[in-house]
Amino acid sequence: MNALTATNRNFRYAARILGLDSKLERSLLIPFREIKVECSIPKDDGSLATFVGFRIQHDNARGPMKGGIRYHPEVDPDEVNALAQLMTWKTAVAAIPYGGAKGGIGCNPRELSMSELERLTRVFTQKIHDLIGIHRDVPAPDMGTNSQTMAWILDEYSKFHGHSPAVVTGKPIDLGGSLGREAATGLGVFFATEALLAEHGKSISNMKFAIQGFGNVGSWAAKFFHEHGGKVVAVSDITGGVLNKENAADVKAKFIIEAANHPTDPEADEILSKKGVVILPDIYANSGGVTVSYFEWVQNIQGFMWEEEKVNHELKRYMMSAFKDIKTMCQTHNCNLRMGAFTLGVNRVAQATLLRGWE
Ligand SMILES: NC(=O)C1=CN([C@@H]2O[C@H](COP(=O)(O)OP(=O)(O)OC[C@H]3O[C@@H](n4cnc5c(N)ncnc54)[C@H](OP(=O)(O)O)[C@@H]3O)[C@@H](O)[C@H]2O)C=CC1
Ligand SMILES: O=C(O)CCC(=O)C(=O)O
Repeated sequence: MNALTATNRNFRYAARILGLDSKLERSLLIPFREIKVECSIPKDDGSLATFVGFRIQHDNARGPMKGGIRYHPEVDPDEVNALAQLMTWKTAVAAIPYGGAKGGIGCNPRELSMSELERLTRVFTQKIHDLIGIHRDVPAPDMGTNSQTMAWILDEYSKFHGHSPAVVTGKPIDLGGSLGREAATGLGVFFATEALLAEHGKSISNMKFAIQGFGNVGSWAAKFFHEHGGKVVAVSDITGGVLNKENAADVKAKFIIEAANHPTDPEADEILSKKGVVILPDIYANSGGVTVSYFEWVQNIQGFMWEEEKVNHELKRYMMSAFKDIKTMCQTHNCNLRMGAFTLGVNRVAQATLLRGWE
């Protein structure tokens, strides 16, 4: 099932639980704006290379649209659309004043030099600069992009609009980035896992962790689990799993923490749920990244930098509060954690939309 079909299915299920009006349901599902741009750059050898870039702005009822930009060979409009929609529900679950968006360029960043990546990022920014902005749509890093990518976007955007550090988050500290943003998604995953395990009378200490994906999110999460007594028994990256052969067959997860976006197909979701596996959904589990992005944006607007301790303290507070709100929805609607998170997010966006009206 493709990512968009799966995400729409989860949304519709939540809308049904909430008893949303079918017209409102349709309005919430259709993206606010879909942008597709051609990005041609000269390669280092002088030849021409053309890529397709997307920015899908899903919803802005609760505030400026927010979400990462990914560079990956499999980026396609349906996937970006699904990820943009997930951002709308995620920012609502996290109770931060944003809507949702996501972007991407279909490319393999491993096959491009630094100067080619810079040219590609600048061309993409030239094509979308009028449609993003501090109070409109604020990009951030995602798979295949990082703080350097954000620095190039900031620089290119500022040529058109004047110095604008708050136009992106996840940027280098020297350009107004927030202390703690680099580690934030992994730290949020850690806090989310701690909250879930506590519910089940367990703790991180001595628990075994298998981590799929070992980039920004996976590596920071592994570090925090390890530092708190967790045993990281397996990690995997694009080249496959690193483990020894002896223990591979023994990995039997009782809890799945969705640190990535949309990592579980709805059919797999059902099978795992029937087996009694508890799944902590992406729109909550990895919301630490966008939450600290929000803190970064606030600091840029305030022109005042927070200590890292304050960033991490506030992150923990937001993660704990969202977990409590999700559990309340689970109890109210007698549903699992994914539907608890979806109903929480969708309901907050629906209320904001109704309050704003359509005139
Ligand atoms: N960065 C952030 O703040 C946030 C990220 N996320 C989500 O978390 C996930 C990871 O993002 P992030 O850590 O930033 O990305 P990175 O690019 O830093 O890391 C991605 C990791 O996934 C591996 N990988 C990529 N493609 C494949 C594949 N086809 N099969 C197996 N492994 C693969 C990469 O391997 P290799 O190292 O070999 O390239 C790398 O280990 C994404 O779903 C993203 O949307 C969610 C919230 C915030
Ligand atoms: O930090 C952000 O603004 C967005 C992070 C993101 O893309 C995500 O949560 O999936």
